[in-house]
Amino acid sequence: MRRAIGLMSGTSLDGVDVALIETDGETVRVERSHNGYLEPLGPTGYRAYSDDDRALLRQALIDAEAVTERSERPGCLPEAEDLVTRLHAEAVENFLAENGLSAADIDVIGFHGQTVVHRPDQKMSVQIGDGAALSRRLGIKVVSDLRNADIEAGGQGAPLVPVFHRALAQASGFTDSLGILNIGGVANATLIARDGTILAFDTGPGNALIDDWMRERTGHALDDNGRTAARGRPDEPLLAWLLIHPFFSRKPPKSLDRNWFSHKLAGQLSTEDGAATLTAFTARAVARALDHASDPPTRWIVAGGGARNGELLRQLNYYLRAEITTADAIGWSSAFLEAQAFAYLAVRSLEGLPITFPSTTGVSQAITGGVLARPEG
Ligand SMILES: Nc1ncnc2c1ncn2[C@@H]1O[C@H](COP(=O)(O)OP(=O)(O)OP(=O)(O)O)[C@@H](O)[C@H]1O
Ligand SMILES: CC(=O)N[C@H]1[C@@H]2OC[C@@H](O2)[C@@H](O)[C@@H]1O[C@H](C)C(=O)O
Repeated sequence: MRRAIGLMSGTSLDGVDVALIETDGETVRVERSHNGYLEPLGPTGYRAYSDDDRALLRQALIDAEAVTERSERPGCLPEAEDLVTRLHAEAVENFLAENGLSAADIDVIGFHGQTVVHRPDQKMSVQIGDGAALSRRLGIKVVSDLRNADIEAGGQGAPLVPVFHRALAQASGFTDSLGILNIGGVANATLIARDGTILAFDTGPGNALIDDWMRERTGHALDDNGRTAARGRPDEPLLAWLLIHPFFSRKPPKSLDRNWFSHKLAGQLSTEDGAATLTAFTARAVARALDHASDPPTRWIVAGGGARNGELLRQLNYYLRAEITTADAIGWSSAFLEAQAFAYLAVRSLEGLPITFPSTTGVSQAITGGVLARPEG
């Protein structure tokens, strides 16, 4: 078993998630308490972005639209990349100190970086953050750039977490058909059939449009527990029109860039009705995932920040017509599942094990990925 730290900065631009797990790259070490409840896999940490950090990252997403070759760093991207590397380094340093650990206790770090470009059709996905610099500063091996090998081989480069979802489902003893839904800025689902086969894809927008709508209309960063959406009514004709987008009928695997849909689509609606419409858009887009399921899940586990949006969960419950539990409710971590996944992926990368599969990214054959940096260079 290796001890690995995973680092994730997602499309919501809220901060850096840190998680430690123990794994050999196949199985994940889990502990059960006396009542069978799964214990947390390992300690976790979080480093929130300040408003200034977030403003720079938002600008980076805009400046990155000019990127035509993946090594290019136009506009504020060099500054944003330095920031991402520095804040991840600080996040790990704080995490180690808080948990009485030193660099020598950690075998590897899985460093996702910050996605600024994701255009699989142009064979390009760019995560900013310098793995080599992070490794030198921390004195720990770092695996980064985990999407590119898949993209180069013709895959979507996303989602990457399904192989971890399956390992966790196995460790937890699930045998029935299962859906695992991660609702971050974008939402992605992993469908695990009873025979163990997985199908994974981005379902559509997650929280990003709701956040953007709330920020523009109210100045708040999010719709806390979906309270605003719960007071509004979805605009059904607008919803029907949004769901006609070819992304939803396209056969998976498929992945989505954060900017493919905009909150401005709800432009003229009241704050409440707009929030209700965008929340329903996320839920109904997830329900479309069932069109692609050979063995529809009897149970869904919902993770990511969206698991804290009660109105979204209520709508999912209605549209998915299956048992819905939050990750936290079964001893998984809603907030740190992705960071844990990147720890797992880093160990798989070190071991040369595949991280993406035809049924998760559309790549022609299962392949490994990631770029390894060592402290000594
Ligand atoms: N109390 C809450 N009520 C409603 N929504 C919430 C709450 N807490 C968090 N969220 C939503 O969750 C989002 C953060 O989710 P998460 O951290 O899973 O995203 P991410 O990892 O950045 O995204 P991605 O998975 O797309 O990379 C917030 O931006 C917000 O929309
Ligand atoms: C390109 C990119 O960063 N995609 C993210 C994003 O956020 C959620 C969804 O879209 C997913 O495809 C992916 O992240 C997770 C961690 C993944 O690759 O599994």
